[in-house]
Amino acid sequence: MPVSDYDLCEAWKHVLGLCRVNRGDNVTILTDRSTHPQNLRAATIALQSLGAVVTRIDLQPVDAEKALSRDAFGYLGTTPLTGNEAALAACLASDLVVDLMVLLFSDEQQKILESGTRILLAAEPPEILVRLIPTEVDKARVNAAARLLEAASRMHVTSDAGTDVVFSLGQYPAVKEYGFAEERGRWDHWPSGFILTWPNEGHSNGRIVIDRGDIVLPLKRYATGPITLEIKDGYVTSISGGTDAELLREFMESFNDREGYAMSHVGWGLQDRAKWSTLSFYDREQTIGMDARAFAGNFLFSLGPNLEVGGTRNTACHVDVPLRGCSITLDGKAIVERGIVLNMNVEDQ
Ligand SMILES: O=c1ccc(O)c[nH]1
Repeated sequence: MPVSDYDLCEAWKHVLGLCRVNRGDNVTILTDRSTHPQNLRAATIALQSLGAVVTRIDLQPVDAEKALSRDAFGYLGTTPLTGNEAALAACLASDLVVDLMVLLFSDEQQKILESGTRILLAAEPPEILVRLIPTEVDKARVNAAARLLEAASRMHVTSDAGTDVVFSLGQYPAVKEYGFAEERGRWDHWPSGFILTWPNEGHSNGRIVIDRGDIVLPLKRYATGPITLEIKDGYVTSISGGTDAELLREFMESFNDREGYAMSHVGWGLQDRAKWSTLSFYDREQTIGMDARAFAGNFLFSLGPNLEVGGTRNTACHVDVPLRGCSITLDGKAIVERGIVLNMNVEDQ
């Protein structure tokens, strides 16, 4: 259902408060043609009501001649900030950047974060933002999961559909997505509510079966039949199945880049308010699919870049696939059982 301007402003004030926006803070809002106008209006009003000094920079789209879709995650790497020294300077001079256009997986995003500027990404439509508004409870759950993940050296994922894959861990930190950026140099995505990390480079081996009903992003399709990925030494070596597999293969082949077949992040969903079915209620271009990435109990794996954790793999090809019904263990300890998140000791901070 649509959201009133008042309710959306209140939601933005809540989240920007969690981002610790203070009176006098410099905040730059980045927009492009995909930006939802009501989000821009609400974010601007909310920021000014908190006393922030607001700058809005509207950026021109790029890569139209290369991308197969208009989805923000359909072609990564270069962004409208690439080579835009004026806009980058404004971001570097800001305490917070509100990204309404998706900088994710870009060198520019890393430069901005390394300067100490915080980034809050928010590219979903207003009603999804309001339904999945982040809370301190979300943060506590994600932090508890991060403690488990960062202490682990081995993730084993299995499913009745045939997934049986092992990831060695430890080379990279956990990335916590709970929906607000409150610490210096931190990035987060509203909406979210999931935990992820990258496997040690070259140490992912086994098979992943994308089962009927699992979602393939950015294709935004519910698979109608199994897609089997063989993974060896950190790379997908084969993709087999029916039409869905052919579509995924063609999408990935279009980048002509072996690095697009590398394992990217792995983790699991923790957001009870996010739903696997949400994508079925939207036209594909109305959403970037964050319910799919965040629904509690998913096993979310992805292929392609590793810039977010200091890697150098900046391939433009990025695939996110949240699977249902998987079981995840960390060093033999059950964390998710057939798509159900087992209790975590959230209390101890
Ligand atoms: O929030 C996000 C969105 C996409 C992605 O691949 C990771 N995290």
